[in-house]
Amino acid sequence: MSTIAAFYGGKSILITGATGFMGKVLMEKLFRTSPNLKVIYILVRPKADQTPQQRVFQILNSKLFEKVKEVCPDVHEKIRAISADLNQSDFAISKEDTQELLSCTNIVFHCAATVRFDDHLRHAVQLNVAATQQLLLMASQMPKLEAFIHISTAYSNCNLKHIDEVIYPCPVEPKKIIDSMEWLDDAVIDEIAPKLIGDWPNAYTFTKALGEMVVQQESRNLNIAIIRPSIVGATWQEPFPGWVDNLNGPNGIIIATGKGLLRALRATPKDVLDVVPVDIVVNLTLAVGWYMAVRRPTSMLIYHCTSGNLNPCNWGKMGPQVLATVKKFPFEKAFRRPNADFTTNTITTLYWNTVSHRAPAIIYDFCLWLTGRKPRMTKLMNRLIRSLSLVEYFIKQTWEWSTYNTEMLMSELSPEDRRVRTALT
Ligand SMILES: CCCCCCCCCCCCCCCCCCCCCCCC(=O)SCCNC(=O)CCNC(=O)[C@H](O)C(C)(C)COP(=O)(O)OP(=O)(O)OC[C@H]1O[C@@H](n2cnc3c(N)ncnc32)[C@H](O)[C@@H]1OP(=O)(O)O
Ligand SMILES: NC(=O)C1=CN([C@@H]2O[C@H](COP(=O)(O)OP(=O)(O)OC[C@H]3O[C@@H](n4cnc5c(N)ncnc54)[C@H](OP(=O)(O)O)[C@@H]3O)[C@@H](O)[C@H]2O)C=CC1
Repeated sequence: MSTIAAFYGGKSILITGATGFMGKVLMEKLFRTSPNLKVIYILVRPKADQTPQQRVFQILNSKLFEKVKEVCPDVHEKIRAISADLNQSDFAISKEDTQELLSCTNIVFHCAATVRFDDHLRHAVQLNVAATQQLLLMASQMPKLEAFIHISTAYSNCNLKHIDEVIYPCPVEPKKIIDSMEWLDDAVIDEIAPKLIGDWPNAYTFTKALGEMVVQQESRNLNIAIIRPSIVGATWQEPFPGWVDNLNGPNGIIIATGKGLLRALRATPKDVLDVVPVDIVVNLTLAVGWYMAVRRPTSMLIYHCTSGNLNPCNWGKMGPQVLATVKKFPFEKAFRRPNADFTTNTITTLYWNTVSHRAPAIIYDFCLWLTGRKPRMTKLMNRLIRSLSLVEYFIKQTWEWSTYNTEMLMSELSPEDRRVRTALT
């Protein structure tokens, strides 16, 4: 049995963001490889008229958890959905649930965040900074806590070209930002946000950087690590290839290509695109939890989960591979047959956006209107073009991330764990 999987046996684990893309894969891996764990607490908010319990039931009955039901038949008894809202200062957790979390938790995985690039700064600060501060305060009151693992992003310092596995100071003190969000109204925040965010591209990456500073400032005597994944894509191997449940990161672009919506993408073929499969990120996350709890490094460690310097893939390779795949495995109800190419400057991008994106959508909607059906393609195409404009910053440039700590950790693993845990090297 894997040393890491054995470590989580008997453990009480708290996962925030467990209903999200990464959180679900983390939870699935834990139940499938450490079925003798004691309990996984997950902070779940009511959503879309579903109670937390209903949401958990839906997740456990999804395709992602099919293998879990075979190896961990009592999974329903081992998962504790705690009603919580990280937008509230006390997370809106009951006193009884808080007491249980504080007295029982051994490991915390903090995945919850708002990952939208167009989120309001107030919301991004509340979730990515203040909630992290609040969770660290809770963690400091957990007598059995062995490790606190914070999930950040490799782009928290995207204003730099070369990023090491260290925490870089932000130009603004996180506590001052948190306090100011409590009394400034939205109009003022909208006015000053660009100045506060500075040379970060959006509120998401800016508040993830602030969140890292809070982790450093509020670490107290906690045994903490930060993991910085780059662009996280669908599963590579576990529990099965190709699982994804949202349109974030690469997923929306690949699906839009397969549906024949995307015909032109501004990218430079020689540029490296740093994408990592979500199961690789989860494997590293569990390895870090084990390492921090068992080896107890004397200081907080940052781990980059990036592929660029270990197993680089550029646009010139990724693009044609994606295109060939979506042609070989056609999507249902495609708008057009998949066919796309790169554009390399603003003029050609504008031209192909008009000729291959906007015009066909307008013509299609006109036909829908003529036949008495509701036009919808123009709205969808405008959303796609807006999404592309928001991710353009991350596509048109490249970064270098050092991976010393991650490679060091890989060298500490048993041969079996190393075989399972990473494909980056
Ligand atoms: C030979 C040449 C071939 C060339 C073509 C081949 C393609 C090759 C592809 C290769 C891989 C691509 C890699 C691309 C890399 C992308 C860079 C990503 C950078 C991430 C860096 C940071 C990573 C992180 O740390 S966090 C990452 C997670 N966050 C994100 O990814 C961004 C989060 N998303 C957002 O911020 C929003 O989605 C936003 C603002 C982009 C759009 O918001 P909006 O309100 O417009 O939409 P949603 O609320 O998301 O959805 C509403 C609605 O629209 C539909 N929809 C949304 N996006 C798409 C889409 N891309 N395509 C189609 N439809 C979309 C969605 O389904 C919703 O529909 P409803 O019916 O309303 O539910
Ligand atoms: N996806 C990617 O490409 C990358 C992600 N990351 C990081 O990984 C982590 C997870 O990202 P990912 O799984 O993609 O994000 P998702 O958006 O899929 O999941 C976010 C999670 O946070 C939870 N959450 C959001 N707001 C609240 C709230 N108010 N109260 C309680 N829970 C809340 C969501 O719950 P709910 O289901 O109720 O909305 C969800 O479980 C984030 O920290 C992100 O920064 C880092 C690099 C790349």
